[in-house]
Amino acid sequence: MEKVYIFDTTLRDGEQAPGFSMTSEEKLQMALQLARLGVDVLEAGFAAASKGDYEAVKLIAQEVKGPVICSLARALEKDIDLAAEALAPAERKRIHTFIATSEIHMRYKLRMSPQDVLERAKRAVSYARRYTDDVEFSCEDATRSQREFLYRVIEEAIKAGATVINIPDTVGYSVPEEFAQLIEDIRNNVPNIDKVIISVHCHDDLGLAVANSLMAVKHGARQVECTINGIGERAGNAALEEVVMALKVRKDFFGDLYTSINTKEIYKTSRLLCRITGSFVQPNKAIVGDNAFSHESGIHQHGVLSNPLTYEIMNPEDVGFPSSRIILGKHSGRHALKKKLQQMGIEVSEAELERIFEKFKELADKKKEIYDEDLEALVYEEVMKLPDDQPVSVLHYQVQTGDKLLPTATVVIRYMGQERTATATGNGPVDAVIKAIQKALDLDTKLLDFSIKALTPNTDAQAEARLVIELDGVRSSGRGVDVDIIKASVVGFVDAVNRALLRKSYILSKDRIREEGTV
Ligand SMILES: CC(=O)SCCNC(=O)CCNC(=O)[C@H](O)C(C)(C)COP(=O)(O)OP(=O)(O)OC[C@H]1O[C@@H](n2cnc3c(N)ncnc32)[C@H](O)[C@@H]1OP(=O)(O)O
Ligand SMILES: CC(C)C(=O)C(=O)O
Repeated sequence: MEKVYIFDTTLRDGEQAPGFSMTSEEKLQMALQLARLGVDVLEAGFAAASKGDYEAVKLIAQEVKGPVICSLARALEKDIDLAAEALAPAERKRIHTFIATSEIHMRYKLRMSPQDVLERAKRAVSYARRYTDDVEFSCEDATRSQREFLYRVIEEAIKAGATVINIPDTVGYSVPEEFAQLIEDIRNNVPNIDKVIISVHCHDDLGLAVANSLMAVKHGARQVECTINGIGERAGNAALEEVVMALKVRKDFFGDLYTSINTKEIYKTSRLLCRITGSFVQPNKAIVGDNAFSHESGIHQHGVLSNPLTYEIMNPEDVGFPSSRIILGKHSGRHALKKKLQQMGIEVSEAELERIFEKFKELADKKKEIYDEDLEALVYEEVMKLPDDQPVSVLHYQVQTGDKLLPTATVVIRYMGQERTATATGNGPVDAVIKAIQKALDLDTKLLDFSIKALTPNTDAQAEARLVIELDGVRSSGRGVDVDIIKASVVGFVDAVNRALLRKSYILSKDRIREEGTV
């Protein structure tokens, strides 16, 4: 049996996608779950990118036990110093340094000659080795690099002390057969390549990230860099859940390879990321999408009832997908609620359960049946909400609308401890109320995306509003849920604004928010 190491980069490359940035606390929450999932290496960030990223890497290095904690660093001593400093508290640490090796990147981006890039790569690796004996080197844009030069850079990086050599398909340009051949060629042409682990890092610009990663594994790569739900720069990275389950389900094809991932934690991890980022996967997403194990058509249903294997190539429970149905309503108690949450992949403390239970009973008095989506919304509100002393809160709002009325909203908000009132009109009641809040805030908030949907198919359903905003160049998403669509929109908008303000100010923990009072 040979192990394939899973290097998770949800918190670094994943976070590079617009709308996916997370606060340090959210990153820590995610990192703790990734450790429970069993990832081998957790790339916690890029310490030199910002004070916030540095602090997040440090916090994760302090708090998260199990995986090797890693930070990315350019091939620059100052980046490597910051990575090492942030990683210092980790039990096991890795510095991941990189430089581009393709002609186009060297000429136009780095403005360096190939010889200079080679020297820089050597220096960066040996410099990083002063801090740790676990150093990964990546040749950015490897798939568009000139072969002989690529071999040479890898050879020198190994001589300088790299222990993992990563081959990124940075722009998602490669196709599976070609990528497999590249791995073969590197194995056959680079001296001492067998002394290091070959890693791959594939992007999904052509929808081939997972296929390329798997073919690389088939041809000798033993580390795969991937992200939960496949998030990442542009079209994203290889989805961890897809890579891991393909290796597990298709042992007949891949041979005796295994990963240390506890697959039963996959669904829970995916949903946690969705709740944190406010960005949900499409229903038909492999492994973790709502429809991944659903059967709608009669012939399929008949087949599955006779034998699930007729239409299911894996057991939903193997990825922690909730399967059995407990119907929750106003007569349900804490045991059923807790069981249901566990089936949905949500672990809560006793204190959190109490808070959710109270809200659940309130909702159950208004609704006949509480669906999974309702519960998920409650958890988001109660467990994942921002600290109480948020920069912005809505104290009161009033909206007038009707078929012969211009929708008009008046809001009273508190911002930085100060009460402000504003009135605005809009194309509809939601437009009016959001405009009134924007006016009262007097900040540069742009609404980039807005959607509202009923969580369940009834007129008493809760409405879920999802918004993406940009505040002074910082993107963030927010979510609000209520039986009243205007309130859901108000809550979602204010949630997005508070998250943007927190990110913008690098406020790192609830304690610091309390110390500083406001942002
Ligand atoms: C393929 C990838 O995913 S790589 C990782 C991408 N992730 C990120 O870029 C997120 C974090 N990045 C950042 O926060 C910023 O880019 C910083 C803080 C790292 C640098 O910011 P700035 O100093 O303002 O530089 P800027 O981003 O504009 O340009 C990048 C600089 O790094 C240089 N550079 C790029 N890659 C490397 C590298 N691997 N090694 C050394 N230098 C590099 C560029 O040539 C450019 O140098 P220049 O400023 O001398 O022209
Ligand atoms: C830094 C490297 C690994 C990267 O993210 C890429 O090339 O996409």
